[in-house]
Amino acid sequence: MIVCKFGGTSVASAEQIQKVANIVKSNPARKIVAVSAPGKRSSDDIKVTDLLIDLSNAALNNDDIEQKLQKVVTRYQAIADGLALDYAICDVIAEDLRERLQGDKSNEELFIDNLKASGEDNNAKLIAAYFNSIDMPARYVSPKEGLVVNDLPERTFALPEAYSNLAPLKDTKEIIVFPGFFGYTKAGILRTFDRGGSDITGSILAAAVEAELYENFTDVDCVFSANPKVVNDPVEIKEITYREMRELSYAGFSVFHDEALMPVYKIGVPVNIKNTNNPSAPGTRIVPNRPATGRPVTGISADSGFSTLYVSKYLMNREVGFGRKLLQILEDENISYEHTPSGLDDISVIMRSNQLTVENEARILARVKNELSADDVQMRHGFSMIVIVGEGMRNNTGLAARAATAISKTGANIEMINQGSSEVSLVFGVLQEFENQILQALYGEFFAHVQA
Ligand SMILES: Nc1ncnc2c1ncn2[C@@H]1O[C@H](COP(=O)(O)OP(=O)(O)O)[C@@H](O)[C@H]1O
Ligand SMILES: N[C@@H](CC(=O)OP(=O)(O)O)C(=O)O
Repeated sequence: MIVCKFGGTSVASAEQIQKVANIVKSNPARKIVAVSAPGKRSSDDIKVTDLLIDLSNAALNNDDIEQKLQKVVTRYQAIADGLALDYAICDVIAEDLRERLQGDKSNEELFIDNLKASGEDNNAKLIAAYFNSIDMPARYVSPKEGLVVNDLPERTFALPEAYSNLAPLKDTKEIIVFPGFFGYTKAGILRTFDRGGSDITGSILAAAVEAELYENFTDVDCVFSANPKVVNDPVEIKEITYREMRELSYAGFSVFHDEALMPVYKIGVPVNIKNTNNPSAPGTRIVPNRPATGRPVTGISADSGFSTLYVSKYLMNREVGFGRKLLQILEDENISYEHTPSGLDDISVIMRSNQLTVENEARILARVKNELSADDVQMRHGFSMIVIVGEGMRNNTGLAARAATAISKTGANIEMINQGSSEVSLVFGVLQEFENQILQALYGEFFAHVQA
């Protein structure tokens, strides 16, 4: 059995959904289909998920919602129209949205989650109806039927029992259409995964039914060795290990969500990233091991939106428990961190800036200064992480020097270097404004002479 996930761009219009149907039909092993909400039809389009976030914020602010609601319904109308489906399906969707808008607003996050998730939920119902209308027996299955997730306040993840709950889906006769992006807590409360989280749903399903393959359909032929929007004509990656993909998708390889790797990795289900617009292309396979390519670097990614908490204190290295106390202050603010490069008398803690607010930042700075008696404490924003990844890097000396030289030629200062303990990655912290330039320079350094 194959589990396939079709991303937002693959289900953005009637024409795209027809391609999805053809792909599913062309291989009878494709029995479980996880779908996203309709995504962008062109670069200046707006994803339905973003329309829904806008709608829920308007509802929370008691603004007029009618126009925003119509924008969402119109997207489905265009799809239903193009697929020759009964228009009544759009009335059902409008009704569903109104019901969600009447929901409990006491917890804003859960209110927004409930609306956001309607994007995938209604699309899955619509796609199942379409499959049935063209003689592809299909059944919409709700995440209520087993995709149990944890409670607030932690970020959403599937509980272990989700896998056993969903395992019986492997006996399905019809094609199952399953909405991506959300699950339900044991108490029946809907929670969404992070943005891009339909990849996670597909991965959970693939692990639950112990699929022979998890196919992740998107709008590019494969995973490229660098973001194709920044680097011109990057080298295609035919095979990549789970470890390499994990490091790359952590920082900028938005083509596959980093949290989607763990479920399939644990069971050893291979992943194939493929293009809905060109399904005969072999795509990229994510596998446990791959033969050496003779090239140390597999890919280079870059992501912005990082902040650094810099702390210095003379003789910090002799102070037992300093690091623990520092990280405890962040934990008290429910903040996770990414890297902690340190020297004898100073340490930097690098975190995603979207976790910081004016208020929690002020509290952190005051506590570090007062409770840890630090000599200097600063929070600095506007950093990017550039990550160079490759299984072959372990056996390659001089790679860091080559990377640092390439970066220095752009005029950028390296604010931080971290050689990942996994030894398959090398991370550079730089000022955000240099990100694209550095990515291009590093790509030139490590891939310029590689045949595509
Ligand atoms: N290294 C990379 N290889 C391929 N695509 C990448 C890479 N880095 C970023 N991307 C972007 O990821 C996009 C696909 O991911 P996403 O937008 O989440 O698709 P979907 O709508 O299928 O979920 C591509 O269109 C591409 O612009
Ligand atoms: N629709 C959700 C979840 C998702 O996975 O979407 P996409 O497949 O378009 O990345 C989002 O926009 O975040």
